[in-house]
Amino acid sequence: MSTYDALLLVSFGGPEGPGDVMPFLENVTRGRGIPRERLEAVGDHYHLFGGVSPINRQCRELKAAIEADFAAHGVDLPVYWGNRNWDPYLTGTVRRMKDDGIRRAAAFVTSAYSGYSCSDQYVEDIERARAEVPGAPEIDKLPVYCLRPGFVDPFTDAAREALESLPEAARHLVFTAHSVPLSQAGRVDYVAELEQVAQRVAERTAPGVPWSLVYQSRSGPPSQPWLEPDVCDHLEELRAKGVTAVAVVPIGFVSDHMEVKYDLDVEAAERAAELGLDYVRAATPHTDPRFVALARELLLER
Ligand SMILES: CC1=C(CCC(=O)O)c2cc3nc(cc4[nH]c(cc5[nH]c(cc1n2)c(C)c5CCC(=O)O)c(CCC(=O)O)c4C)C(CCC(=O)O)=C3C
Ligand SMILES: [Fe+2]
Repeated sequence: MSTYDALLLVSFGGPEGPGDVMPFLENVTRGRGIPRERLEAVGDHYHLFGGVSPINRQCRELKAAIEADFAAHGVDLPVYWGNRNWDPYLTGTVRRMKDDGIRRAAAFVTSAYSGYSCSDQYVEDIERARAEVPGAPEIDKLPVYCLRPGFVDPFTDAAREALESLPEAARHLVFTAHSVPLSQAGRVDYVAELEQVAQRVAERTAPGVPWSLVYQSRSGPPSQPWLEPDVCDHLEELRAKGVTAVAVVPIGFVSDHMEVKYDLDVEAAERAAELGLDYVRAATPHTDPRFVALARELLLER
């Protein structure tokens, strides 16, 4: 049996000031054919929050929570953190791990699902970083964890809490996840997993309350088909069908990333207000102890 001598937390990365916004967006979209107007619109979302993405602070908090969980359970391993698209970049972190004598690390990724954007692209970027560091440690991505209780249970509690804050009549649960191009590798698995998570959360939260799975944060040119329906279009449809209150549950995200803070809390909330829908957004797992413990559980299972 082989053992790990470190945990590597791997995330997306995000800007930490106005000057970071454009270089960050260029890092993310290099070679991906995202229209310039879309980049500028997304830049504006970040500028609305002072050019600071919430994601890096959330990673620092998650890292500290994992370290505390390790200490409380006698797991004596260092925890490192590296991002795909912004400082601290994976390459620098991998170099530091090597300098510290790390030989083999398990990677816990802040994305719960299968598919290219959620999983394979993270592995590619880890491997690219390793290739830049002679003598880099081996790094194994821990398995996809979207169906684990540590991920599903915090969403179940959050969905119940959100639903309970709404008037009982004509309520609807709306699960959302990041859209991806229909042509994306692994898209079928991604959708199948989302459907299972939505189903599980819905049946445990409120059997009988109608629910749907929709998508958000579409990027790419209009000519390219992406997963639909879009959350804002769906709100309109629900209103037309007589729904008066929605609880939006962002099962596609582990914490309140910019897609949640802007695309849901600003854009979708405004759309709901225009439509006269009661709107509430459920919390994401972030540092819920059950979610934090997943990193340890997945590592010890290997
Ligand atoms: C499935 C998925 C997740 C969930 C899994 C996961 O969590 O990884 C996710 C997460 C995230 N995406 C993020 C940011 C961005 N994603 C973009 C663009 C894209 N995302 C895509 C998919 C996903 N993205 C795709 C198919 C594109 C098109 C370009 C390409 O094919 O790669 C762009 C470019 C501008 C735009 O067009 O939106 C930005 C700025 C941030 C950071 C947010 C913050 O700062 O808090 C996070 C967590
Ligand atoms: Fe994205």
